[in-house]
Amino acid sequence: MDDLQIIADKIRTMEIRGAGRIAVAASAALRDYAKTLRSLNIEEFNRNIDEAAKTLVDTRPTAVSLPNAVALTKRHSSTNVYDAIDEIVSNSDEFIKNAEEALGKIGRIGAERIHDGDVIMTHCNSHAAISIIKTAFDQGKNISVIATESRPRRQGFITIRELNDYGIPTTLIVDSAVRLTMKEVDLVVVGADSISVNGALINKIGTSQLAMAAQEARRNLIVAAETYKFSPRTLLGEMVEIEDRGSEEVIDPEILEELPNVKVRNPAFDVTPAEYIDLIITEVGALPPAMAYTIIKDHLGLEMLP
Ligand SMILES: O=P(O)(O)OC[C@H]1O[C@H](OP(=O)(O)O)[C@H](O)[C@@H]1O
Repeated sequence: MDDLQIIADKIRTMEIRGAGRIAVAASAALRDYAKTLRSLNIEEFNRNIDEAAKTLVDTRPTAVSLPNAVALTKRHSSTNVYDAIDEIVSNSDEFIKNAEEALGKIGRIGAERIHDGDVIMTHCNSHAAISIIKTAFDQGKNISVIATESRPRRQGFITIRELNDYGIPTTLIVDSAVRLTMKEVDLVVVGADSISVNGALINKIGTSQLAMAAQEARRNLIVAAETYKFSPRTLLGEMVEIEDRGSEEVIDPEILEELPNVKVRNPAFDVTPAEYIDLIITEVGALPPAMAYTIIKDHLGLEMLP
C-alpha cells in the first residue's frame, strides 16, 4: 500500500489539490493498488480494497468527488480476483476518461454564457471554471478576469499564472476587495467541491461572499461542476462536512505561541445557498440548482447510497 499511501499523503497536504484532480488521483491510486493484489483470495482482496478506499477517502472530508470517484472505481461483481481487478481497472479508466472529457464539455457549455467584453470574477483555482474562461477566450471573445487571492493557501496565484500563460488579461485582488470590485464584473464563475441535493454549493472559503456581493450587484454567478461533484449522501439528510485545516496555514506558529489568548480558525470551505446560483454548468448541460436531485439519480445512481 506504499504507493497508495504516498498519493493519500499528497492529497492530505494538498500537493495534489482541486476537487477534480484529487478524484482522478485517488481513482488511479486504487486501480494501481488493486493490480498488486493478484495473489489474494477474493475475501482478502475485497478487505484490502475497502481499507485502501478508506485511506483515500479519509484524506479530505469536503470534496464529494473523492468518495464518489473511489466508490465508482472499487465496485465490482466478480468472485474471482483476476476478474475483479479487470473490473476495477476498467472502472478507473472510464472514470478518468469521463472526467477529462467533462472538463472540455463544461468549457464549451459554460462559454455560451460569456459575452465579448465580459469581465469575469473567479475564486480560488478551479480547473472546471478555468475551462469555461479559456474556451470563451479561444472563441475570440475579448474577456478579462478578476481573480481572488484565496487565502490562506493562495490558490489564486495558480489561477493568475495559468491565465497569464494563456494570454488572458487578469487582475489579482485580495479576498476582502470582492465587494468593492464587483461593480466592474459581468459574471462570476466558480468551481465546486460538492453540491448537495438542495442545490447548495460547497466550495472554497469565501465563495459565499462572492455570491452575496454578486447578488447585491445583480450579477449572475455560475458554477462549473462535473456530475461527480454532486453528493448522493445528502439525499439521506447528511450534511457535507466542512474541513477545518491547521492554524499554521493562517499564521506563523511562533507568533501564535506568543499569543496565549488567541486561537485561529481555518475553515477551508463555505456553503452558498441555491438561491444565489444562476446555473450549474455540468458536462450534461447547464442546469438550475433545483435539478441537483435529477443529477444524483440519473448520473451517479441511487445505488451509490449505503
Ligand atoms: O475540480 P476543480 O474545478 O479543479 O476545483 C474545484 C474546487 O476544488 C478546490 O479545492 P482545494 O483547493 O482542493 O481545497 C477549490 O475549492 C475549487 O473551487
